[in-house]
Amino acid sequence: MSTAAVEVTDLVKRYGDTTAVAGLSFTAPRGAVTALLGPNGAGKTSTIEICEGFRRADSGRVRVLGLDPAADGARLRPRVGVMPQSGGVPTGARAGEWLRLMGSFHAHPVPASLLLERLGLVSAASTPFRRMSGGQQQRLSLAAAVIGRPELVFLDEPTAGLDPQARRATWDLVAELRESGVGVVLTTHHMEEAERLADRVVIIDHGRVVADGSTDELTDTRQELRFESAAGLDTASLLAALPAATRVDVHPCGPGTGAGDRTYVIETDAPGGLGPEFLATVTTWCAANGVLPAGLSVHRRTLEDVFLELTGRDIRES
Ligand SMILES: Nc1ncnc2c1ncn2[C@@H]1O[C@H](COP(=O)(O)OP(=O)(O)OP(=O)(O)O)[C@@H](O)[C@H]1O
Repeated sequence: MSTAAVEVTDLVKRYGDTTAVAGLSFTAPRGAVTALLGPNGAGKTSTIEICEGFRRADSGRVRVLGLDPAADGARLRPRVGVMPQSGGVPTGARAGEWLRLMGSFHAHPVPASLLLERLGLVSAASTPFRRMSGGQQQRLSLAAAVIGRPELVFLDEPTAGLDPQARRATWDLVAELRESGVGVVLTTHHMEEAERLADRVVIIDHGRVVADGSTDELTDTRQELRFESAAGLDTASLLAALPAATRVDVHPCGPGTGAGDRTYVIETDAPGGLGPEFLATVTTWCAANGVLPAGLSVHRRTLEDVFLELTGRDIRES
């Protein structure tokens, strides 16, 4: 028996002239949370829908719990829960009825009443899907995905549009699924969510995997030094003061700090790395150049830093 919950190898999916998935490979383990991250249009939903058996691949190999979702749908359906991005619930369906119906397709469903309570849907139990708030619709779709006690769940942007309370309830549920040995494959645009939940992160761009590993592996142990200041600092002179193999990146920073409108990010591969001497060189250079390095800090890169580095800062039009 394959140990992976999902194995995708060289997957290709085209829509007319658009190649949405361009030779994508990744593995999602059982009993773990795998997060697929990527900018809009990267190919996440296409990939997940092929794994769910909702779409056909043009080429490549997909195995879900060791089976081919294109051919073994009937065997997979009782074992796999799906929360589609579109909700997947008929507009007239009422929450309670819908969950009971979904539960009736499974041998040992979670009681619908328990899920309604757990996900804050008791007061909406008799409301038709189209009249529910966006957050209620999301939660009902999540409840329907897990009611059959699946071995594996696919959650496509499970917390998009949820308020902080509902997001936390969703995170708790995902953590519990994982604790009980369920494999979870989710997509998200929230890096904090991926950092918090995922054992494994797969970053996708233009239909290909550009990074794959645990959050720790992706953010590695490399640190960076940041400070805020006005635009136009002489970074060439700063670099000249620092050891070779050092880089300075300059990004616009958020409003309201009063410190200037640029964040300066310094990384180094020099032996000794970002140690006390390196820091002293930076502050000495700042003093000599009349620069107050506001918010000067040494910190580890976040998943968002890595994500933006790999996928760029430009807005995607798709
Ligand atoms: N049914 C379709 N017909 C034509 N093009 C499609 C179809 N579905 C997706 N695409 C295109 O395929 C590409 C990948 O889309 P996909 O939805 O898989 O990306 P995504 O990473 O899930 O994006 P998002 O984060 O915005 O949900 C996009 O360019 C999209 O416009």
